[in-house]
Amino acid sequence: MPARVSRRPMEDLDPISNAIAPPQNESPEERDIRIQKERAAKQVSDAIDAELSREQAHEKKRPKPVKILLLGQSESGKSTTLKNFQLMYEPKAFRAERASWRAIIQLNVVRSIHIILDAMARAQNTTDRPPSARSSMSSQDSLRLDAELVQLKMRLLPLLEVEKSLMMRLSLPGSTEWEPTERPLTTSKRRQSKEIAVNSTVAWKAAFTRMAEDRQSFDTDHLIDWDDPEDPGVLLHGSNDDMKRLWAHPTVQAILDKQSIRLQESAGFFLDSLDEVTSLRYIPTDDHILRARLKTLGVSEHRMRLTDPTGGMSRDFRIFDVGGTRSLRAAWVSYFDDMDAIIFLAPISAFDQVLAEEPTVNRLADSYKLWTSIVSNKLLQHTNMILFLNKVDIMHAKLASGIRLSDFVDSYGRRPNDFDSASRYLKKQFNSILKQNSPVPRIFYCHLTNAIDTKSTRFVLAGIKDMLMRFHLQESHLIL
Ligand SMILES: Nc1nc2c(ncn2[C@@H]2O[C@H](COP(=O)(O)OP(=O)(O)OP(=O)(O)O)[C@@H](O)[C@H]2O)c(=O)[nH]1
Ligand SMILES: [Mg+2]
Repeated sequence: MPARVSRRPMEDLDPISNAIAPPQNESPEERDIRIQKERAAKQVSDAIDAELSREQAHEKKRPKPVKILLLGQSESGKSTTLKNFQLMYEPKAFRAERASWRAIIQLNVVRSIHIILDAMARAQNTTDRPPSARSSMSSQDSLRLDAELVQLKMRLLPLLEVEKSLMMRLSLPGSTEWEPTERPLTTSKRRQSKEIAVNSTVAWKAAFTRMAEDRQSFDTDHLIDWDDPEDPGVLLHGSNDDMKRLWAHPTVQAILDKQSIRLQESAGFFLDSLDEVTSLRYIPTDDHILRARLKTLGVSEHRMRLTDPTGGMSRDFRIFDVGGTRSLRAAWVSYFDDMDAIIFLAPISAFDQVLAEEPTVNRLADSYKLWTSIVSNKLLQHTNMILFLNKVDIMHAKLASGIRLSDFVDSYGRRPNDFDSASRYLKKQFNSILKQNSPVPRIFYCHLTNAIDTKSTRFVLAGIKDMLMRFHLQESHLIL
């Protein structure tokens, strides 16, 4: 006997079927109306589907953005290179941030004064000790401060409060951190001091720019709140003469020299531009913004649309800027996938310095090691490599002042201590590391750069942009 199939009552259907099932006891008229409505709804739904697939097809055709990752040790010039890109391709947006950079430059100035005052205190401490105690200490630091210097020191002490308040203002929750770092000094001497480091590029800038609704226009003049009682501009202006006298004082120069502190070469140095930087209603120039120092903590992505001047073709570019301190390098790897090019910065002038975070490690040796690990990384074996042997201006000055490369790099041997020989030698070293670690041939360019010189950097970056655009187009099979 066949099994009896009973019709399941509606309530037994699953909830979705239940919800879309036709009503029970529907009359023929109601059924016709329902079917008409369902047809109309389907037409709308089909039209939406068609629009979605058209958009998806268009999205697929749209070329992928060109991605560039900036790598290199801390203070190698990554963020400065990014600033150059922004200045070239988004000058309006770059200049709209002048108000924020003004605060960083003020902080850089005060920090340099802080370093000098600390050096003076060390010199004074050593001099004030009895000769027996002095000889067991770094007696070479001792130098007596004359009455003028003691007065200058007293008058400049309030600037340390300005430094504190600027740092507090920058330290928006989650955007910045106080980083205890050391000055990048020679291998033999190091000094502890604090540097502000920034996590998010957006939040800290907002702290120094007037709210959008307050803006009369996008002129920098309107973006700076000149009446802000917390603005250190007036105090800095009033201290200008004292700062200049301090910096020019022969005893101060001797103290810095004895303690191997070379402020002129250090990041965020503005003591030779005090008249400009401390003028009332000071607005930073492009050049000053490039020289301003603000350490990067996290990874920040910058998007810009660049045009190929010959073909008129536009491409989206994404540039990733990372923090270069040793403890931050592990985070780089997650960005290795899918990069079109790496711009690796090696500051060649740092051959006689040690890492701030690891005082036993020579900075040039660290750059070699880092470069080796980048070029040998499997994820990057097809990635175009662009090497910037950066800070050539400091390298020139250093070699000319008599500091010998061979005293820090044994293998340099008896080669001449001039810029051409030294840079040629270093170029060869980096090149051979790349060759030894590149099983698959890849595009490699090496440039000697000065990232604070906008003119020469503009030229190099334009070449890189054009090369990447062409390469990217070929990759996308848009041209052959
Ligand atoms: N003289 C000179 N200074 C440079 C050059 N490139 C960068 N600088 C300065 O060096 C300092 C450090 O540069 P940044 O771009 O902040 O270094 P970074 O690689 O981003 O450092 P992190 O964010 O700590 O990883 C800044 O004050 C720059 O103005 C250069 O070629 N010559
Ligand atoms: Mg940086």
